Amino acid sequence: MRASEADQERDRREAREAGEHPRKAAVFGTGSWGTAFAAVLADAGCRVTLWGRRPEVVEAINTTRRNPGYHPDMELPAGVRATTQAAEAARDADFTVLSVPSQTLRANLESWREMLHPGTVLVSLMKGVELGTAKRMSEVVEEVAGVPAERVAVLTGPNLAWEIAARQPAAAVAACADEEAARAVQSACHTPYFRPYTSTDVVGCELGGAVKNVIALAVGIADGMGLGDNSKASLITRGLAETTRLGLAMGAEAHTFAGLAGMGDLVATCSSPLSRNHTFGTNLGRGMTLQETIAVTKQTAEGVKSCQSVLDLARRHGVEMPITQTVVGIVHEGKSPHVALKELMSRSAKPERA
Ligand SMILES: NC(=O)c1ccc[n+]([C@@H]2O[C@H](COP(=O)([O-])OP(=O)(O)OC[C@H]3O[C@@H](n4cnc5c(N)ncnc54)[C@H](O)[C@@H]3O)[C@@H](O)[C@H]2O)c1
Ligand SMILES: O=P(O)(O)OC[C@H](O)CO
Repeated sequence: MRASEADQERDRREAREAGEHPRKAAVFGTGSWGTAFAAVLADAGCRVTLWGRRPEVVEAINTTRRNPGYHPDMELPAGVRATTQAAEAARDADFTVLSVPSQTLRANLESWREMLHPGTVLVSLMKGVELGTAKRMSEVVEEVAGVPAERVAVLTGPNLAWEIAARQPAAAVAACADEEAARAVQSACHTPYFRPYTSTDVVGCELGGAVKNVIALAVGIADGMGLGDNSKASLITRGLAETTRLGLAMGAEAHTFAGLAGMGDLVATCSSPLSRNHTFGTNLGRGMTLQETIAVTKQTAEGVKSCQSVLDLARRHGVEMPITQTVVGIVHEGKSPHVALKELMSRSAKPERA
């Protein structure tokens, strides 16, 4: 047993001996990340109830300990059970973890809000920005659930669900305006393979997660067009520059973008064939139409919709985001990747700065 495992086992034993109950987490969403993160929480010692809308998925999880559609090879720990009943999932939950597609959060949470356990910390795993309102997920949570920012946390970072499900080592950030709540989330999901840090920069952490999906679409498009590593590195670096520019205009801290929620997640997503956003972009770059690409995409690629709300945010804050604008042009305005690339490269020359 490694030192940290031994420490954690000792903490759990001491908690049991002190008569403390294991923490309870409700995870809403039995997709790729909701399922993998439920396993992380259980591995960290939480009792976990997963809410899923599809009875056959819930049934499979409870009877086979597997989620065949998303993680056929991962056996879920005994501490995870599933239900289709939101009230049952939410009951007594110290942590209420939200992992549905960003654009569905508002409607879902409206139907769950009466069931939330008083005092629960709501944790968003989502990496999108709401269309129309341009609100970040934590803002939607505060508004719909009617809870203060001090009880809304965000968990983000370079966390491709399949790698986490295989218990490969990774780090993350648990961010909340209230440092103590961030530490509680950190402790609830800290395992020998999953190492969360804390932050109070919720704005920066959420923007890092949402905008990297847009940049991953751009990098995927470049890959699909057959472009090489110089092009990719340029998109990643200038993508981080425009993310940071937006973040600073919105009150985020610069160092967040150099950390796990910024650079870390950007690099993982832009370089991995496991990334749905990267793959979506690659298909577009290879010449598939938007409709063809949507048809072959079985999971949520948040950047496809959120590129529009990120651009909306950029305009509201008077920030230039040329890569995001290019992605919106290709994905939503029918611009050919070749024309869009030419336009991106022919922008006026300027000094390098964030
Ligand atoms: N998969 C990853 O590697 C990963 C890692 C970190 C963060 N995230 C983020 O987590 C969030 C969830 O992603 P995911 O990978 O689990 O997506 P997914 O597509 O794998 O799963 C989405 C889940 O939501 C359900 N769903 C779809 N529409 C719904 C609706 N209208 N109401 C209720 N449920 C609905 C689906 O049935 C599925 O269970 C996204 O914001 C994503 O950016 C994903
Ligand atoms: O598969 P993607 O593109 O949604 O990316 C997954 C995670 O956000 C990586 O951290």
